Amino acid sequence: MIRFEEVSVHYEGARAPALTGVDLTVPEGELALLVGPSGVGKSTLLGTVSGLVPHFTGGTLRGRVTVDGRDTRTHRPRELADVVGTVGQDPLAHFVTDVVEDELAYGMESLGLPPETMRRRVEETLDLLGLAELRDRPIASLSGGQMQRVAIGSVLTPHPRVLVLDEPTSALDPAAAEEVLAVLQRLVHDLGTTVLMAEHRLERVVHYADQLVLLPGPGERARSGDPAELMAVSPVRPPVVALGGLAGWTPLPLSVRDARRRASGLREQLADRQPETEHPALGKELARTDRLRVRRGRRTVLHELSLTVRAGETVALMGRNGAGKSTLLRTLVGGHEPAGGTVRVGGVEPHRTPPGELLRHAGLVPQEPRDLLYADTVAAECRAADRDAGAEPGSCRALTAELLPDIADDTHPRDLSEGQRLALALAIILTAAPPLILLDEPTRGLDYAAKSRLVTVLRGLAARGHAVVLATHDVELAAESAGRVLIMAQGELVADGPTAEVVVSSPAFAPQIAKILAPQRWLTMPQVRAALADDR
Ligand SMILES: Nc1ncnc2c1ncn2[C@@H]1O[C@H](COP(=O)(O)OP(=O)(O)OP(=O)(O)O)[C@@H](O)[C@H]1O
Ligand SMILES: Nc1ncnc2c1ncn2[C@@H]1O[C@H](COP(=O)(O)OP(=O)(O)OP(=O)(O)O)[C@@H](O)[C@H]1O
Repeated sequence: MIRFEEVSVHYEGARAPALTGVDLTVPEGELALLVGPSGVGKSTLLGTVSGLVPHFTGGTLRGRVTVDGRDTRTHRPRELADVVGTVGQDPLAHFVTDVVEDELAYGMESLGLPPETMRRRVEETLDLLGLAELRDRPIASLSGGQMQRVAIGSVLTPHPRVLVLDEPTSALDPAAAEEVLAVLQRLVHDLGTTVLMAEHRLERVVHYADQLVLLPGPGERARSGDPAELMAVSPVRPPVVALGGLAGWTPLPLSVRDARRRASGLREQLADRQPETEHPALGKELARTDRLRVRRGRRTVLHELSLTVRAGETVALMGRNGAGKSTLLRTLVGGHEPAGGTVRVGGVEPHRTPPGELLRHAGLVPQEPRDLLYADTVAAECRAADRDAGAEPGSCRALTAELLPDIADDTHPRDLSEGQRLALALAIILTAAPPLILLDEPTRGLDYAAKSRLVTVLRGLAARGHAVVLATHDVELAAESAGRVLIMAQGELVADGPTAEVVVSSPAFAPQIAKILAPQRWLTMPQVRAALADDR
């Protein structure tokens, strides 16, 4: 259904091609999963299927990509729209209408489907993606995850024969991600839809894949094949695969269920050990809300929320899409005025404090990192960040490179890959290093290695007396980085406690290692690795 013949892409002005020597086939009715490190060219490869590369991005495409026999270089994206549905990494870039329901119908309208069919499919999709309550809402008023659901829904309604999805679950809560993947699998199995999908959170998707396409590193040839076999050589691996590798299981397990069946020996080996948990010494109070109430539009989205964050702690803020996580973080940096109750950050009221002064107390990396970037090049962005923070020249650049190597100085931030752009935004706030560091979903586009380097940087900051609050759906990141987890539901706090206590008991928020080794209380690969190393 999709065929690549010796495909390479070279963006204008770039030193090296973004993609080289891709030669592979995705047969009809298969789900192919595209994996590889941040910035390796996954979005570029997907773009060649929908025709966005090179028609909209510029650059030179060599070789040939065909979808259902149509050459994507001679067919413009519009001429492929009846076959290919695409969701990119940025849902905002995708929307053509203003209201949820209209957006779901738009693709079908442009293909001229009969009104009854359109009506039925809109209703189906609203239910399938949990959007029924939001049908009349302006898209601009949705949370990040709600937007991502609308973007996915709008490509499903025309029933395209090929779906091209770039990190489609990056903003979804764990339950929503499972639901979306189950829907995709049903399309593949029942309708013979062909899916090509890039994703970093392999723990969510790898067990759904019929075929894995691996881009191992910049300039290296793509490989494709059986998921378990390719995982053995892949530089990116979910915890379940990493655990299987450590324990020497073959074939490697891809799902928690596979791994649980094999884990009894490992459980015995670990039985008389305890995970090492750090108990950071907590310092002074850096932020406090007291019965905080925040309204957006006509809705109250935070209710009577009381919370204290102290120096030295790392807190993960979790909860369903639309629970109010981003609203809480933005309120802490003065983005929303409370409708009731109080909020204090470093002793000041954020909404009454000028931004420059507030940055001495708290800084936020927003869910859309682009909102933080203004300059024309990575280098200029970093120089400005050093200057604003009064930091040693070169600090921001060094931090960027520490999170993700191989980012070119002269690239325009707009042209960075998703993970590269996030690394830059993180580096800017981490350079300023205010006492309270707030990160909203800080892993989109980041590979496992980059995430674990981020965790190391955050640990260092917490040890030096900063506090970190991260809103995230990434249960693996929460388990690795946070000592305390807060769970929000409908604008209220419903759980607050040490990470192990809060997440282990929850089917939605437990990381893979916890599920595999339960009832033992291991959470992460580093913990298990350390315990086994002690044995030797
Ligand atoms: N329009 C463009 N012009 C110049 N360079 C670009 C452009 N788009 C992407 N690049 C570069 O091409 C490389 C591959 O980017 P791409 O977005 O395909 O990576 P990716 O594997 O999807 O990354 P991520 O996992 O972070 O989403 C990156 O180094 C990026 O900076
Ligand atoms: N202008 C508005 N009018 C009405 N409702 C709004 C408006 N802006 C946001 N909301 C709603 O407020 C709720 C909280 O949104 P918020 O972005 O804080 O959620 P979140 O927990 O960060 O979600 P996600 O996990 O999807 O990012 C959502 O239900 C959202 O639809």
